Amino acid sequence: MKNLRRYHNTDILFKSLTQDIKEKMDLDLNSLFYLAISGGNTAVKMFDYWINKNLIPISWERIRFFWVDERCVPPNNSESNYFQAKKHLFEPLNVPMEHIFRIKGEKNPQEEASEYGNLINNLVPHKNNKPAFNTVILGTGLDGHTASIFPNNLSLLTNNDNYAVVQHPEKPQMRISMTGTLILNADSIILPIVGKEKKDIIKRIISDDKEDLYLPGNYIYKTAKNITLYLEYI
Ligand SMILES: O=C1O[C@H](COP(=O)(O)O)[C@@H](O)[C@H](O)[C@H]1O
Repeated sequence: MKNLRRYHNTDILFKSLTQDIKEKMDLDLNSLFYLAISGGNTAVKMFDYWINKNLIPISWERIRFFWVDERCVPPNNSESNYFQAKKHLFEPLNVPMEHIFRIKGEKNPQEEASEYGNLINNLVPHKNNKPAFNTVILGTGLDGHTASIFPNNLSLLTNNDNYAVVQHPEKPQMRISMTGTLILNADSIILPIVGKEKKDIIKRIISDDKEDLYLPGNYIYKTAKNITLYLEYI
């Protein structure tokens, strides 16, 4: 199912997203919940909401945390998606290290993309002969990138590997990103888009204009069978 939900306030948006995650977790109370998280400002806002404002009871101990993408920097670098999650979510919640499966941004990117893809193959339950996360939480940048799939690197959308290496289009920074193929195999995809500055990109992500169909966020939205967009400022 494709859902578009609109909110006037970030807290209400995150409350609704959290309630949806809880409902998905409640579908099978006896199994682990395989969750892939993103980085960036939206993820940090969501973590801060969970720590400081959330009242919905989430069984954090059932969640196994993985990443949608990582910047190729050491884990103590403020650019690291793992570092931000550790600071804003795992430390406050006391999440055991055994529940956290980070992408090692300090390692050789090609080797790590392949090793992390293998790790996911071994740990995450399969559907369609591929790992299928219970939920993948994406983000999107002002340029319409999602995960670390940028508009100049569309081959990552259909790449059959689980993870691939990509260079940021404007910086020398390398990234490791989940491919579109793995994202689309998830049971559910969640995409929160918050902040006034994202107003225009929201329109392009849901638009049917030919030129927007080549935006990674638009492709994922149009191709996914089970995706919910949580939108502010539309
Ligand atoms: O670089 C990244 O950007 C996107 C969007 O981040 P935001 O700061 O605009 O919320 C994020 O989803 C991705 O994980 C991250 O590496």
